[in-house]
Amino acid sequence: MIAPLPLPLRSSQSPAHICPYDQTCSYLTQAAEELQMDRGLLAILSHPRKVVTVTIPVKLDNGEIEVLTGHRVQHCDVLGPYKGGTRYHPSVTLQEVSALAMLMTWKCALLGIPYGGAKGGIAIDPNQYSANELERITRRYTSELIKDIGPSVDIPAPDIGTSAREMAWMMDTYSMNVGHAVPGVVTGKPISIGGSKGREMATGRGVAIAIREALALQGKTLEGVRVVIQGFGNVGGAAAVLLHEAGAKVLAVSDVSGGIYAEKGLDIPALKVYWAQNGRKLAGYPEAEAVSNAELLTLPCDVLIPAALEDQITEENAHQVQAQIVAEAANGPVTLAADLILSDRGITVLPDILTNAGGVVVSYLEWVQGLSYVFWDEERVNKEMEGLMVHAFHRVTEQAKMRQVSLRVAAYTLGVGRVAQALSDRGLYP
Ligand SMILES: NC(=O)C1=CN([C@@H]2O[C@H](COP(=O)(O)OP(=O)(O)OC[C@H]3O[C@@H](n4cnc5c(N)ncnc54)[C@H](OP(=O)(O)O)[C@@H]3O)[C@@H](O)[C@H]2O)C=CC1
Ligand SMILES: O=C(O)CCC(=O)C(=O)O
Repeated sequence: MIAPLPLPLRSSQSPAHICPYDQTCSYLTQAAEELQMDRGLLAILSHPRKVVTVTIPVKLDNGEIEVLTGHRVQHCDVLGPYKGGTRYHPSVTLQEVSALAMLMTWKCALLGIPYGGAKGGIAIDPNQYSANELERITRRYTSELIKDIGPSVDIPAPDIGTSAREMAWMMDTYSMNVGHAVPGVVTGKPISIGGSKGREMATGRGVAIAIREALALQGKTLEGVRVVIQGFGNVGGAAAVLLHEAGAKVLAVSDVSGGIYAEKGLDIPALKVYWAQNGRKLAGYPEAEAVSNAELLTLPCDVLIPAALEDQITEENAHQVQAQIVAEAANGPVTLAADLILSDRGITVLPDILTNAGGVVVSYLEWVQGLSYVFWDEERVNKEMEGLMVHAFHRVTEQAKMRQVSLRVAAYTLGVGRVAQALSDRGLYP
């Protein structure tokens, strides 16, 4: 099911078509080499600690029964409770969820927040189900995981295809099962039940901060910078709004059906209104021309932001990317092969575990507020998140310089190094 310890991949080998889990393990192996880590320790970190697969029988609105499969993979809890999103998307597999769980471990460690890494998911297209069906699916999935989640065990959050609504159902189901309200079992929940101000925009805000810091290193600001964004959901939509507000020119955005492009820049506030009134779809927006998702990735721009799925920039299209910076707002949008091509072409890749960490940072702040029963205003939440993001960004760039490695390997080295140190200090490994 999960591959054993992977071989380190080198640019001389063909890393095409390598699965997401092996891809993540490959970066782990590179970090382990940088850290001269013991092979036994690497073997421990290459495997998830716990893999849970559950069967979710659901009665559909038409009375038929459908049986779904859900997963929750807990990679490592050495630094604290497992933490990570819950994805509803047809592409969900155990292997994908395992890769995403491992990414969460390095992301939390890199940002210095006291969590381990986990991820969950169900292979469904949520658009094909009614809200009532989704509620039944979410509640059954949560009930099946009842012994594996909890505010000091494993804390789910939104990811692709889920939002505050699903988190509220999860929180309610967990609370009913244990007999009292437990808001801390999930983050990204509605503010009315203990959610944090700023969480909805947090991942996009963090993406904008990472890009701003990267531009600053080149002596530039966001003013007038040409941006292209794949995905207009929780992350891509928020990044578009915030980058537009900061003076960047958002040339193109997309959803699953394709993209829209305006050379002079899109009026993002007007587009947001259109999108909301158009069933949360971009198609047909009058002030722009249609482009495919494939075309969008190769448009001329300064910053390309893949904010949808993994494996979007591959060895097939990496040569055509026309940006100076690729900011990975999604998890794993650039394949291993593409990463090498972009690097050879001198394109800066801001790695996912740094770039999209604003979401989990504000999830952590939400959890802290909930545990202390004190809730902050949005300004404070944003300021705390920005502080952690900027600090992590500069640690990564300094590490890259010191070790003469890519920003990704530097980020992994910092995250993996922190987990390895904790493992060793806890005596879990001699
Ligand atoms: N939510 C969060 O806080 C965090 C999310 N992430 C990562 O960010 C990425 C996006 O997540 P999020 O914004 O929450 O998810 P959403 O479900 O809110 O949005 C996903 C967006 O991607 C679009 N999309 C889906 N499939 C495709 C496709 N094949 N090609 C192009 N676009 C597509 C969707 O279009 P449509 O609406 O038409 O389906 C939608 O616009 C994921 O990789 C996630 O893991 C990372 C950190 C935190
Ligand atoms: O907010 C969280 O806890 C998790 C966010 C997430 O799933 C991610 O960063 O990929």
